[in-house]
Amino acid sequence: MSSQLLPRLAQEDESTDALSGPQTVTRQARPLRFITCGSVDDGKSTLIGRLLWDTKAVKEDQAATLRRDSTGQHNELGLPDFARLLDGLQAEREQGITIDVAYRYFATDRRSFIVADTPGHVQYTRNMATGASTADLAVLLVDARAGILEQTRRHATIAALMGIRQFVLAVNKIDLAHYDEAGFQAIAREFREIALSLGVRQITAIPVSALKGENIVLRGDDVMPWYSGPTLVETLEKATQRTGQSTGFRLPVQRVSRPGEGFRGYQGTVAGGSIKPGDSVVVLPSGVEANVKAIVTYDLVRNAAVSGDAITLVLDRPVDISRGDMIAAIDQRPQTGRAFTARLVALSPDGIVPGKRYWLKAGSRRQRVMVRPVSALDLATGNWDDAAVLALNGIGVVELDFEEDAIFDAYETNRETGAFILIDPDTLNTVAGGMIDSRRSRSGRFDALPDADRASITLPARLIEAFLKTEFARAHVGEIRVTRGEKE
Ligand SMILES: Nc1nc2c(ncn2[C@@H]2O[C@H](COP(=O)(O)OP(=O)(O)OP(=O)(O)O)[C@@H](O)[C@H]2O)c(=O)[nH]1
Repeated sequence: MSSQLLPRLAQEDESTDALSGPQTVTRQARPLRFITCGSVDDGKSTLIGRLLWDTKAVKEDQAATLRRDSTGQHNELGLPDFARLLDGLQAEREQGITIDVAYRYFATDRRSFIVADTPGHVQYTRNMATGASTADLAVLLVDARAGILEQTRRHATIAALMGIRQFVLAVNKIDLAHYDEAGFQAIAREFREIALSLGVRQITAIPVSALKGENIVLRGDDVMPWYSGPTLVETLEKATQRTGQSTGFRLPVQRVSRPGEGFRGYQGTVAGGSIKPGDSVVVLPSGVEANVKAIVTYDLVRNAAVSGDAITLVLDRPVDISRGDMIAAIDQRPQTGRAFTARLVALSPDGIVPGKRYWLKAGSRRQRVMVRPVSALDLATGNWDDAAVLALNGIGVVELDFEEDAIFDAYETNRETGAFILIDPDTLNTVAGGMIDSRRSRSGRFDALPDADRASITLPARLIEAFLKTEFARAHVGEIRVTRGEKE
């Protein structure tokens, strides 16, 4: 096959250019976050170790130990066993020091990185879910000799579920596959199809030897003259960062404060965008418009507030607002309506019964809703099959019908105002968690999403965590370990 084909495999259409196309790269303030996924022995630890080693993120004492310990000892090539760089974590664990997930930091001249490291056999942990929910990119490893495995498909599916939209396929141990170009191409092609079916369009496939350090940080031109695409590090340097919220200002009202005559403030935590005195806002669902007079936190009067701030908002005119209402940017409003489509993970043994009424809780709002499953994801095949019920742990697309107006953003644009839970009104148990896709017209049938979009579902970390703890996930996804989440 011609060497020209390779870069095209990695970037067959325009949409992949963000990963591998020529760009001016400047060092960015926020590190790029990524996770690595692979089957046992595919070489994750070696790959991360290699990244740290070749970007000189390894401390001198660690490096000396590695050189001393491992000459010819740990592998047949006489190279250091880079996976040992991660052993510190293991040792700390064995000593009982609580380290839940290791976030490894390293940097190049152009960018800094954080890789969520879950060493050993533990792949589908709550840690991974937590790591993946904030990751910008997933590096999926396969063994060049084995190619794509069922496991690879599952890894890719979970990563896509967690909202990751950029995949790097590291076809590792290419040295053991005689640097075979045709084999690499076939694996890359197969992977590309899987990724596309999950709605992931930014895909770069790279033939690498983690052990020998080929196409990780340094190029492997001597042994793979046929590969002219980017190295792993170049790809990471050019990857885009994902943003959690792209909506305007959102304040779900948790409490109306009336400490004395004449003062009325609306309290809550900003769930999107920013606000300053003088800004125009709309109160939903009433649609009344007003301007911000003041922003107060504790005793302080502030001149601005951003997402995550707990504030009391004072408006310039009296407005009838109660708990559960939303104050939003006047020019970037959330969607208001009685019918929405959403994706659900069913967490109750009863599953989700069509036509049953549930309580839907989103932020401080609680509303009655009727739920009708439309389709369900088969995790083994990645197919979305028509479904009238959603069994326990099922992931599905559903229609929601409310008795009164509901206010949401699409989860893809705002993870706070687009997420909800369902509560069984009889037992008061949480029976599902979900993400809003879009509003739909009530009379109309479900507007089928294009296949790729339908597959590219994104779940909040806590739902995936709940899902991963179930027997179903144990059987289908792999070993589960529950630990605390990430701390920064
Ligand atoms: N020849 C060769 N061997 C490699 C390469 N990458 C990793 N290995 C070897 O493959 C074995 C497994 O590598 P690890 O890095 O421990 O694999 P892992 O995926 O982290 O494995 P687990 O931690 O068990 O999940 C080790 O003996 C490595 O030296 C490579 O590119 N080429």
